[in-house]
Amino acid sequence: MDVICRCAFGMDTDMQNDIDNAFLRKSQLTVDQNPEQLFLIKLGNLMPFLIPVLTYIITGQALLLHLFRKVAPTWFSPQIEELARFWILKRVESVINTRMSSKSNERQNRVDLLQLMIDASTHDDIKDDVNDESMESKKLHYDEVVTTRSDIQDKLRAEIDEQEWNDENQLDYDLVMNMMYMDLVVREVLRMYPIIITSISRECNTSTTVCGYQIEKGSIIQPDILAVHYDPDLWGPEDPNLFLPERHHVKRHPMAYMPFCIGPRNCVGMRFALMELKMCLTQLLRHYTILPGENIEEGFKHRETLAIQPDAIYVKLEKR
Ligand code: HEM
Repeated sequence: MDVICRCAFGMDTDMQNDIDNAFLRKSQLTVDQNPEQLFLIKLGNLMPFLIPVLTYIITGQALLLHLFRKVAPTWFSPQIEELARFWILKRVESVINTRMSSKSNERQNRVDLLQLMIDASTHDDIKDDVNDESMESKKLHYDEVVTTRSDIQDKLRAEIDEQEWNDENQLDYDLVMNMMYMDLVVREVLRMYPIIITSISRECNTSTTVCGYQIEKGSIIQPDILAVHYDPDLWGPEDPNLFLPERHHVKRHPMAYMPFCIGPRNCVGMRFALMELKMCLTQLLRHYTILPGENIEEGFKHRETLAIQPDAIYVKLEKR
């Protein structure tokens, strides 16, 4: 979270050392959707033309609260907390405003994602053409803006230990990205637990027929990522329910694997996320052994809402 806040939003936070950090608390709340909101979000994915109305419903309650708070601050502030999403947005907006108002030479030393997006949205070539509809769409807007398998663990740790660590034992991009077995393991984790499974949709721009199904232009299509990732025809001959990193040695159908989805609007943070995951796992396994904890037989408890969220993972860590 600290890394994302720094790189994506240009904000310095210290959640790692402070579990009561306001950003951490508010971020937790944003992913903790209530069932009504979740229903509205899923509906919006299927019927994008409803998004303005649904947004109005979801934000309506926040605006009402905001209004009440303004009118009678002493009544409402203590009892009702500001909606998490708006709290975070407000802070991001203030960073954006500060950046926008600072002189370009002062901004040049910022190399984070936020600055790249601000630069893209304020680039002169784009600004000059804002009246041109085709160019308008190019402008970026704010709102766009394992049970413990010891064999696998040992193999992974052996690969980590045999790396050429520098004197300070520091991790770097090349080191983690060159670990082949690590790559297979992370791929397999994301095949079995693709994290984002329901909120991906595309609009069909040409009427077509796929496997005998007529799909009309304008239809909304949602891939069933779990069905694709567990399809024996795509992932066999070994049982797709087994965790087998080596299966990624075999060349598969280009659409068989989509944890970050596919196409020009796929996950913009994919490389960043993979690097973070690998760095985190490398550090963890260098210093600890992951062992089954009490209740391990209960498995990996998780909820599948908009993203797969872990509720409980029964493992313990032993210092090496
Ligand atoms: C393992 C971690 C992650 C997974 C599995 C994941 C997965 C996804 C998926 C499936 C999408 C939808 C893409 C589509 O509709 O085609 C997406 C979009 C996106 N992701 Fe990620 N993501 C991850 C981490 C990150 C990180 C770390 C960042 C930012 C640093 C990020 C930023 C974004 C953004 C901005 C979009 C929207 C892209 C667009 O609409 O053009 N993601 N992600």
